[in-house]
Amino acid sequence: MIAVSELDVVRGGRTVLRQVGLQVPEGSWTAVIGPNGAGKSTLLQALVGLLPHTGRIRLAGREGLTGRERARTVAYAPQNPLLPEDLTVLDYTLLGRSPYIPYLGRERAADREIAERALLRLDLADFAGRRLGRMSGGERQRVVLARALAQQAPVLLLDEPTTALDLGHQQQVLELLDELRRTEGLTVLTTLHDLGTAAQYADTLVLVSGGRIAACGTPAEVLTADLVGDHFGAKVSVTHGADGRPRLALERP
Ligand SMILES: Nc1ncnc2c1ncn2[C@@H]1O[C@H](COP(=O)(O)OP(=O)(O)OP(=O)(O)O)[C@@H](O)[C@H]1O
Repeated sequence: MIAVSELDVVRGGRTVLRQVGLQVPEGSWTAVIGPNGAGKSTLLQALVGLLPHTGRIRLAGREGLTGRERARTVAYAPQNPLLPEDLTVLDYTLLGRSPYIPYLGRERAADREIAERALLRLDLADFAGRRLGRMSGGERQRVVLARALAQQAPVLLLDEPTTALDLGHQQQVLELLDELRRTEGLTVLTTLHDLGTAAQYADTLVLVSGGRIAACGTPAEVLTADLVGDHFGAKVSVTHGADGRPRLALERP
């Protein structure tokens, strides 16, 4: 569903991604992990066409999509979006329907239903009329996810989708993404700082370090004490649950 080869991205005169290659199968969940400044957000921004790059990016088997085609293929939720304070939650969520609304046209009843359903799924139905400037950080993060879901694209690119969420809402969002992947075949690509969460939910982990892909494989293959030590400078112990997925615990150095 996503195929990247020989991707280079230069930011501020510096090559921050170098020769990145990546294959993300349809219906899978891939988590991009790595230390601060490694290039994770840059990778997502390049995939969604927000950054100039060299190399090849194919989405749903196609290269060089127009803006509208890309918006129907990939929904992207950035890590720190700038939100218009005066817009209501419902109107912001409806922006996810823009790729389907004709030029100079208005949204249809079906678009409103899709937006309202996305709000319901993210526990935001009671906030529909509230202005974004009057929402908490976690509520705003859920509204951004609601807009991405309302876009009904087959690929979701989510940059740290749960950082501002309390534990219950983190679990709700992660389970929702997993359900969408399993039942509707959505392809999910997220960056995740929480390695424990990445280990629990993703099929594949891509470890980005210093602008390169340092490791790629199942959570058990990538989350070894050695790799975590080498790339994050953290001392961890790793055990494995009955499902074979790794469980990490920080150890005092
Ligand atoms: N607008 C920018 N202009 C120049 N350099 C940038 C810009 N944004 C990011 N960078 C640099 O690009 C590199 C990769 O940044 P990026 O945001 O992709 O890292 P990240 O892995 O997502 O980090 P974090 O875990 O801290 O979110 C960093 O060295 C960063 O300083």
